[in-house]
Amino acid sequence: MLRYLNAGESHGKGLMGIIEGLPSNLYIDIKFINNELKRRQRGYGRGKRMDIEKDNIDILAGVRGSYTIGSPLSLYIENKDYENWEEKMKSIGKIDEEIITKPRPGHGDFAGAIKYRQNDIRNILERASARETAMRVAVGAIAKLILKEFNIEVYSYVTGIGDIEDSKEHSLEEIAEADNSSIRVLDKEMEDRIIKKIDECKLKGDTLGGSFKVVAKNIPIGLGSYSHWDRKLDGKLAQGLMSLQGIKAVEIGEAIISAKNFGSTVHDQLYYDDGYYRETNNAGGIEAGISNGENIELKGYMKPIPSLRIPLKSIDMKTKEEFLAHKERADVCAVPSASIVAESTLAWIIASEIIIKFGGDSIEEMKFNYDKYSNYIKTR
Ligand SMILES: Cc1cc2nc3c(=O)[nH]c(=O)nc-3n(C[C@H](O)[C@H](O)[C@H](O)COP(=O)(O)O)c2cc1C
Ligand SMILES: C=C(O[C@@H]1CC(C(=O)O)=C[C@@H](OP(=O)(O)O)[C@H]1O)C(=O)O
Repeated sequence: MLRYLNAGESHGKGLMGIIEGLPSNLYIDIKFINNELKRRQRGYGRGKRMDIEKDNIDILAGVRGSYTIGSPLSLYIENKDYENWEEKMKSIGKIDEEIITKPRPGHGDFAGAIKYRQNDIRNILERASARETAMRVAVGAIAKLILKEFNIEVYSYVTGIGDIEDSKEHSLEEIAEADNSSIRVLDKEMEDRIIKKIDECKLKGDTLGGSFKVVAKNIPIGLGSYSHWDRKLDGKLAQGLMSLQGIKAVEIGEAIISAKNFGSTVHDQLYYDDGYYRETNNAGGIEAGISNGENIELKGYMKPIPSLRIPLKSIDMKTKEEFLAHKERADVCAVPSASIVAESTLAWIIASEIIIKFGGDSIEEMKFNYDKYSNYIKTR
C-alpha cells in the first residue's frame, strides 16, 4: 500500500512530506520533480506570492544514488516567503493588532476558528491554504515516475475560466500542448479573452473560478473494485479531486450530459478486432468502480478565490460587529495551477492502485506481475 502525509504552514519554514510503500529501484528524477513544481507555479492570474517562491525539492531520506531502496521517502520544499514572515509566525496570536478576527466568506476562517478554538484566524488560514499543494505535486511527480515504468501518462488542460468555456473534444496530442498556454487552454483566441477577463476582474478587486479536464492513458483493465464502497476507483478519484482547495464538483467522463440522455446513446458499446475496443468513452474509463482500459477522464470545477481585494460582508468575531472581511494577499484565479495539482492527484491514485493490483516490493517484481497480467488479458 502506498501512502503519504504532508505538513507545513503556508508562511512557515517549509513543507514536509513522507511517502511510504514505494517500490525499491525506482529512479527518482529530481529534474522532472522540479519541473512539475514549476508547472504548478505558472498560470496567468496568480498573485505576488508566486514571484517569491522558487519551489525546489530536497530529498532527505529513502534514496541512494538516485534510486529508492525500499525505505520511506522524506521530502522538503522551502518557503522562500518565510523570511518575510518569520517574526509574525513566531509571535502568532500574541501581537494584538495583528490578530485576524474578520473571517473571509468562502475560506476556512469562520468554521476553523470555532472548531479549533482559535482567536487568531491566521492559525486557520495557514494550513487551510493551498500552499500545501506544492508538496502534493512533488508526491504526485514521484507517482508519475512509477506510472512511466508502465507507459501511463497523465495530461490536463483548462476547460473554462468564469463564463468562457471550451466544450470542444480534443485529442491527447492537442491536450499535451496545454503547457504552451499561460492559462493552459488549447485555443489562442480563448486565451486572449480569458486574459482580458482576468485583468478586468483584478481591476474590480474580484476573483474567478473555472474548470479543467484531467486524462490518463494506457490504464490497465482492473484497477479498483465494485466489491465494496471504499474500493471503487471512481469514488477514490472523486475524493482525491474534491480534497483540493476550491474544487466543488467532479465529473467522471460525460456524466452530466449522460444524465440527460437515453441509455442507448450513453453506454460505450464493445467491439472486437484482434482485441477489445470501444468507439466512445462516455464512462470516462471506469465501470462499476473498475478501470475498463479506456482513458480515465475527469473534470474538476473550481469556485472563485475567496480572498477579495474589495471584501465581502463579515462579522468581527471579537466584537460581533458588522465589518468587511479581512484582506489577504491573493490570487485572482488559480485554475491552471489546480489542473496541475489534479494531474498529481490522479497520478497518485493510479500509482496506488497499480501497487495494490500488481504488488511487488521492487519495480522489477511489479513489472513481472504486470507483464504476466497483460499476457493473460490477450487470451481473454
Ligand atoms: C493553487 C491554488 C491557489 C489558491 N489561492 C488562493 C488565494 O490566493 N486566496 C484564497 O483565498 N484562496 C485561494 N485558493 C482557494 C482556497 O485555498 C480555498 O478556497 C479555501 O482553502 C477553502 O476551501 P474550499 O474552497 O475547498 O472550501 C487557492 C486554491 C488553489 C488550488
Ligand atoms: C502559496 C501558494 O498559494 C497560496 C494559496 C492561498 C490560499 O488561501 O489557498 C493564498 C495565497 O497565499 P499568500 O497570501 O501567501 O499569497 C496563495 O499564494 C502556492 O500555491 O504555493
